[in-house]
Amino acid sequence: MTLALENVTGGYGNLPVIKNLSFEVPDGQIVGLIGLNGAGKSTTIKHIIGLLTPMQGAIKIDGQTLAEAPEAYRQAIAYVPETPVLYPELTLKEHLELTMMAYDLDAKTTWPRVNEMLEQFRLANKLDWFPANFSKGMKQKVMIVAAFMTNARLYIIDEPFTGLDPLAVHDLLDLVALKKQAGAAVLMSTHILATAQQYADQFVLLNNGQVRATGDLTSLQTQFNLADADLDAIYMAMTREA
Ligand SMILES: Nc1ncnc2c1ncn2[C@@H]1O[C@H](COP(=O)(O)OP(=O)(O)OP(=O)(O)O)[C@@H](O)[C@H]1O
Repeated sequence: MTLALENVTGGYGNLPVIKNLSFEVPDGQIVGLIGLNGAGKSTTIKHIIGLLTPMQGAIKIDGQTLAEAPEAYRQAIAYVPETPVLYPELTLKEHLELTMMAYDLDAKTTWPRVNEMLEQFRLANKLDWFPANFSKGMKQKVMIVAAFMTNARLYIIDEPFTGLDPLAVHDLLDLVALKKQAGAAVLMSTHILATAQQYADQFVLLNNGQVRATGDLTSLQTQFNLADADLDAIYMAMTREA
């Protein structure tokens, strides 16, 4: 089991935003984290990557929390944030070298893989440019290349489809599929339900900071008593509940 959330309550200051969350992201599976604006998707991700500490409950990767095994926990995760985080004074090449250092990657064997991805995302001729000045989609691509060069066991991608052009979405989904085939776990938060339905093996539906339902599409159809419904119809049904 790669990632497990066990009764996690957390938020900012003393105010709980996510309440008693439990779900798992197994090896070799893509899990879609689905919810309305403000449902708590980004807050959940911030707890998983260790930017926030749970008030209650535990988050474990391979059975260990961040506090129990900080280095192993951090190295297991590659994260693509919703808003790209880039250093204004570093070139694209320097950003990629920094990631290699952070993940203890061997530069000689990693660069060929990185160059392939840079070609794919049409960034290969921009190694000496400063990504802080790139367009939003190009910045996102830098974060994707940095995340997918690693040998992480768990990929966390926050709203991957909103700033990317259709070609880049396609390329990203290809990368995700390769990591999944190699046995990695993937957690993807998104509003693009048709794509989520097509690619995710399981879903976690968040509503007001709580898990409303988890499972594959068939299981959600049963839980919402909506035979043959697509994810969009199930999502709409959830929004009408509260
Ligand atoms: N830094 C913060 N300080 C205090 N409250 C915050 C902070 N960030 C988010 N929140 C609150 O936490 C709740 C959940 O927000 P979160 O960003 O996790 O939602 P989300 O599901 O990712 O939404 P979206 O789809 O809009 O990105 C919201 O009520 C929001 O106001």
